[in-house]
Amino acid sequence: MQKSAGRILIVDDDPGVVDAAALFLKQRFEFVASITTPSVTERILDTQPGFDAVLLDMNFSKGDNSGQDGLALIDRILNSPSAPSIVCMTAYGDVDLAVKALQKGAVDFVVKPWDNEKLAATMRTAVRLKRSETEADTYRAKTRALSKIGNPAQPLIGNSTGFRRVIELARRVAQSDANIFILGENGVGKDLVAREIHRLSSRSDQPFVTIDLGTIPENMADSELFGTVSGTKQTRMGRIAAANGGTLFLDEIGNASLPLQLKLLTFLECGEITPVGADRAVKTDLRIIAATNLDDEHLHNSDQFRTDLLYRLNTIEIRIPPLRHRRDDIPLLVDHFVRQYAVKHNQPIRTIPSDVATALKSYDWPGNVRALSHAIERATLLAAGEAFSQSDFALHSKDAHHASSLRLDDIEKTAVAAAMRRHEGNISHVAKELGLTRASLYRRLKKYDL
Ligand SMILES: Nc1ncnc2c1ncn2[C@@H]1O[C@H](COP(=O)(O)OP(=O)(O)OP(=O)(O)O)[C@@H](O)[C@H]1O
Repeated sequence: MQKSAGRILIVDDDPGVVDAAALFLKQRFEFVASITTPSVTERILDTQPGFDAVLLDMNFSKGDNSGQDGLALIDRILNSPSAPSIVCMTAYGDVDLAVKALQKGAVDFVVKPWDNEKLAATMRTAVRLKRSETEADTYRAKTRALSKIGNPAQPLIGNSTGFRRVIELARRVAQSDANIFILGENGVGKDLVAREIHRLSSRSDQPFVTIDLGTIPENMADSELFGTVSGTKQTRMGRIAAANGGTLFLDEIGNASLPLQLKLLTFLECGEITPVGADRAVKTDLRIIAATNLDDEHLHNSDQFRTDLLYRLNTIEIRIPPLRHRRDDIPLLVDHFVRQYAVKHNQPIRTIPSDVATALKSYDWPGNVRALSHAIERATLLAAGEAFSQSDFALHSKDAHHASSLRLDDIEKTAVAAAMRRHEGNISHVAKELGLTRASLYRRLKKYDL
């Protein structure tokens, strides 16, 4: 068998694992080296440059399964100017660690015990990424890696007639390529339903890319959407190109300015993008899902929203009812969030006495499922006994709710402002430190006028 191009370094403190991986990879790649002392990895990479990819185990200290050693090593390896691509090895089921490694900059992961052919294919891609190193390739490889994990943490909860209708429609249209328009108040689950449609579509192994149109600054819209090129080199990949082959989710489309609406309309009509600085248009192949919280009155007001754009987007319309119109979902959602936050915050799973259940079910939930989820997280942290009490939720006391959200707002504003100062306004660094997406950081900067 002809060997593939590529120089690979295997790093694992377990000699058995190293031997097995090295034995196999040596038959497939032109050069394979291995070490069982992870602490010397950087020295090896400095003194023997030219490695294309590192296959890195994530847990080095005996008895430690947190992966902290591996995550720290990823940072250090990627700091070097000619850093190789990193593929990490995680234990079966350790989805969180794989996600963290990808967020740190690993390009893919393999699960131990691995399938040899899949390992070879993964390492070939890692080598190719190091050698081509275009942002688009790296992005797409990561999205594919993440999509292998699926979306286990985000089940769609609800059994009311209204919600079942939504899910049935979403499932029915998922396989088609029709444009879909999702309508509903804030927090009803539009993003979740859009992801479910993508997951069930034939594009599920391709990227799902969100553009939050409410947060793109006007002067950056072109490069953010279409990318920029300088000469023959791509200097920034646009979001539309990043989604190519997959699904583009145009979130908060009702907040797009009229000039931005026109740009989107032109793109939707011809299916092509011309990056800033380019002299030729590039064809795209995408499924479009758009969402808005605007009501019909605003949406059909042509001073606010272009009618021609609306007709382009709403081939299929999915309306998600507010939670107060599908109260039967509330007990199921409560049960789900109580368990989820108990695990997250290391708390007991508290029971819900019937008076509390009734109060939660009859509350109107103006912020819908998101507000219900936040209320339960707060109650999980505040509750003292083995059962929740009504006072843990402060439902009908508008003042109490207002006061606590004001306090939370203060804390959030201070944290964002401090991080902006620390990173001298570098959005990517601030978003990373605060664990936010760039879009949610922009939203907060706007909200707090920072
Ligand atoms: N049916 C559901 N089952 C489980 N979780 C849900 C459901 N609906 C919404 N959620 C959760 O509620 C939160 C808000 O949902 P999502 O972001 O999808 O709403 P949205 O309508 O897109 O909100 P916005 O308009 O503010 O962007 C998320 O954390 C989501 O996981």
